[in-house]
Amino acid sequence: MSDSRVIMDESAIRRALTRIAHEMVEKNKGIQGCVLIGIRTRGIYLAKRVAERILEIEGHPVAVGELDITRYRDDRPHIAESSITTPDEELKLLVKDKRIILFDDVLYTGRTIRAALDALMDCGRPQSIQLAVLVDRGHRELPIRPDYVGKNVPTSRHEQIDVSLQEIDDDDCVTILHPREAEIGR
Ligand SMILES: O=P(O)(O)OC[C@H]1O[C@H](OP(=O)(O)OP(=O)(O)O)[C@H](O)[C@@H]1O
Ligand SMILES: O=c1cc[nH]c(=O)[nH]1
Repeated sequence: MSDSRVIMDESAIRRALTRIAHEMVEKNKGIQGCVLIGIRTRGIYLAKRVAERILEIEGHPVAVGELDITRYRDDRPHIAESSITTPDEELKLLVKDKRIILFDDVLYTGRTIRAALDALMDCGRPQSIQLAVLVDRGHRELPIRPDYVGKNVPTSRHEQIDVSLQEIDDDDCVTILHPREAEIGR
């Protein structure tokens, strides 16, 4: 059992993604040569939503791709081969010489992003890679820093951040779960 509290509701997520879209256009002086790549699963929907905002802001579309990092993880050595997808030709074409903006829902230790960087490099040689996350909860174990953050959420290691998105969870919200005192250290 744990206590939970909503820290971003639908409108907070919407505003954060709109701000991130503006920051991307500003930082890249437009969106020419940029490709948004979402890490499966929720990163994909975040990338698609920001691409929609960029279309509204800039008046032209930005390419969106999907990245499966399963085979690159350092914490799940015995993944079934059938659950692994190889980088497809489309992704290889998307990455080469482009300014990649990677998307994930939560940034914690940084190990998912480390795996994503390896996966991207296997697809080709991008010009550069930037990182966007909806929530940065701290506790990095690797030297990884996001360029765009929806919300910085100071957390303890015992807590958990859950991101729900309409596309797969039927709801837009970010929740922090606190274990009850008695459960910590069990
Ligand atoms: O910075 P890290 O310590 O790597 O943590 C962040 C990752 O953890 C979650 O994925 P998870 O591995 O739980 O898989 P899921 O997205 O399939 O739930 C989340 O979606 C991030 O990708
Ligand atoms: O709290 C956390 C940590 C890693 N990944 C999540 O989705 N939430």
